[in-house]
Parts: sequence; C-alpha cells; structure tokens
Amino acid sequence: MAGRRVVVFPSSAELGPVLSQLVTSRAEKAIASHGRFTLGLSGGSLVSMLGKELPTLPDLDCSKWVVGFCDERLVPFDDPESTYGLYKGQLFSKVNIPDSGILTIDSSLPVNECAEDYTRKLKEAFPDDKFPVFDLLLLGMGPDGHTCSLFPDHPLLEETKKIVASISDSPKPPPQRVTMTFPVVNSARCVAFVSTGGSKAPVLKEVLEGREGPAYPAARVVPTNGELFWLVDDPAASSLTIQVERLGSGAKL
Ligand SMILES: O=C(O)[C@H](O)[C@@H](O)[C@H](O)[C@H](O)COP(=O)(O)O
Repeated sequence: MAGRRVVVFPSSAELGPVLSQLVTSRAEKAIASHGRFTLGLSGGSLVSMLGKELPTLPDLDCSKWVVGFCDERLVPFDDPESTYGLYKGQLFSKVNIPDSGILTIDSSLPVNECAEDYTRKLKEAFPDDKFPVFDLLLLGMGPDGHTCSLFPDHPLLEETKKIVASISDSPKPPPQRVTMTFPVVNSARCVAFVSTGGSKAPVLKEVLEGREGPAYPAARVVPTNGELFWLVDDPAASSLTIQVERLGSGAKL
C-alpha cells in the first residue's frame, strides 16, 4: 500500500474542494499515463458533494472519464434510491462524461443476473485486468462500518473471486444491491473515503485505530499498491487519538 493519510477538515465545506482537487489531479495523472481516467462512485452523501463541487471547476474536461459504481441498488433509475439516478441529476447532467463512459447496471434483471451482467461490463472495460484496476474509487462508510454494499459480518466480506457480487439482505434498505468486492476495491490505484458527521465518530475510531474482534468492512480496505485517503470532518474525527493531517488553504493531496 502506498500509505494511508487521514486528513481532517472543519466541515464538508472545506472538505469538498479538496476532494474535487484530488479527483482532478488523479484524472490528469491517469489520462497522461494511460489515456483515460477510471473512477468508481459510491452513493450517499458523496452524490451531493461531487454534484456541488465538480461542475463549478473551470475547464473541467471529463471526455476521457470512465465511471463505474462501487455499489448500486436494484431499483429503477428514476427511483430516489437509485445511485445512478441521483448522479445523473446532480452530476452527469452538468459535466461532459460521455454516455458510453458511464457503466450502469441493468436494473431490470434479477439481482444475481444483474451482478453477472455488471461483471461482464467491468471486464469489457478492463480487459487486461483479472480484477478491474480503477484509478480512483470514492467510498463512503456507514455508521455500522459498511462500505460499498459490504456490511459487517456478511459472507460477502470473504469473497475473493467475484468482481461484482449480489446482496439481497442488505441491512440498509433497499435490500437488493450489487457491489464491488474487496479484490476490486483493493486493486485500485487510489481509494478515498469521505466520511462526515458525528454519527461516524465511534466507528471511525475503531476503523482507523483498530478494535478487538473482526475488522469492519471499511477497515478491510487496504489497497495492495494504491494510495488510501480518509477525508473526514471534525465531528467524524472527534474520537480519534491518532495523528491526523490538517491542510493549509490551497494545499493539494
Ligand atoms: O449506496 C450506498 O448506500 C452507499 O454506497 C453507501 O455505502 C454509502 O457510501 C454509505 O452508506 C455512507 O453514506 P453517507 O456518506 O451518506 O453516510
């Protein structure tokens, strides 16, 4: 792993622009290196943060971006629970990611077939990789320590062969989802968690400072060769005792 950085911000207002800079800097690096930028998106509060920050960037060119979903709910795209549907309205409609570059699930399929279909789409997009190597994955973490749709004590945490798995008993509704597995998550060149709010403080302490018993799903994100960032706000960081970073204005990740 290229090292873990825990960066604390007073609030989302200060975190958002730095997240945006991280995305664009990794995009620039990826496009210069291999002609495209592959980005994995999670749902939750990330949608509004990215939808607020990215479209305001001057000269943002997303024409060489390929975007996948770290997890997705098995609902129609016009359902308010659809992560794609939320990104379409808040981000994709405002930037120039080509439609061909947005790897959506087929939500009309039964959940197992949906996972198999999404696996095929990712394999087509990453033909040279055993597990797709994304340039950047943006992850959230639930107050239970879940990330993607990988939930505590769930058998999916032990999945080592599948690229995308299906889940029908998600403790966080809606129950049916597809999710990237840890082999994909941990293959990424860069992974950035964004976690804000006091409700995350207890679990963030256990994830970042270790706990007795099995590691939370978010704690199992340890990129094999990639960078790992935790971008958090003061309320979420309020229980941490480890050394953290606080960036000066204009600092870059
Ligand atoms: O579709 C989902 O449910 C998300 O992918 C999920 O994993 C999310 O990232 C966490 O629940 C954190 O959500 P918040 O950032 O909104 O707390």
